[in-house]
Amino acid sequence: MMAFSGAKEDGREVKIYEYLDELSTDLAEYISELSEASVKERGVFAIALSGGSLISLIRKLCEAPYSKTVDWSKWYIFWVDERVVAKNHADSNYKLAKDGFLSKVPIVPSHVHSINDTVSAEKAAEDYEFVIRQLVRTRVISVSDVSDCPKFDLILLGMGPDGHIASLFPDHSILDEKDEWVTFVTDSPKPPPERITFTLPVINSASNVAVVVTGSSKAEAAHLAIDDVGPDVPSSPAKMVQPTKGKLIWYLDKAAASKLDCTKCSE
Ligand SMILES: O=C1O[C@H](COP(=O)(O)O)[C@@H](O)[C@H](O)[C@H]1O
Repeated sequence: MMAFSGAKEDGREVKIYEYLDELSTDLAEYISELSEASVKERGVFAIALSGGSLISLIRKLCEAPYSKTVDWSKWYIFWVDERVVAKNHADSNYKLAKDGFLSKVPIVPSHVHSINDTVSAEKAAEDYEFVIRQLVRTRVISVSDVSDCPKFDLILLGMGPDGHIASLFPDHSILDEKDEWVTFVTDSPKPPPERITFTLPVINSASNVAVVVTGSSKAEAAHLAIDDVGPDVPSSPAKMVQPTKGKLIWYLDKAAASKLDCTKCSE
């Protein structure tokens, strides 16, 4: 049973689960419902994945009923962030998703848009933005109503214990990036150092964003990102996830939610 589900005053939803299995089941249901709605409305579903713990948490999508009911042929896959390593490297977010998810469902190989792993981080970011621009032009990816940004149907994020999302780390200058859709870092505090990442304007232009967070090591970062903690606190990239028009849902297990001030949520 879900331990808690509530909405904050600004419309964000926070869902807290006693067991990881329930979280995974609900997450699979949520993703399949969004996929169905998007395919109905636009004929396609453009989803951007993160790496890390998220991939094992979407594992239920590979099982019945979703393995059969989801219209996989309409899915287009992107990465919110990627480490600039070879696709078969243990640190590759592509490899993680391929092994744990993509190889288990019938997604069309040409719909899987991973980065160019043979060039520098700067060039990989530039190339990836170019690919996304082409797909915005053909409306495989929708476009924001309020800017020229791509509007992904769903962006799935994880969060690190330091509050980083995608490869946007606390106090890093790329948190201020307003013009680029995809940018790069060569000094990531979490290895490997070279990465590409969607920028905040792209993340915040999505129709739907889900931040999926588990484990007690992330409890403090979840509290800083979700609760109203005032200005004098450490920088939190996760708190900067504020979709302009889209919907934001936090999926947490009890350990990650253990420091939340849930009295400010209405059930
Ligand atoms: O380095 C990364 O970390 C975050 C968080 O990972 P997690 O294992 O703590 O969930 C992840 O979302 C991101 O995609 C990845 O590149």
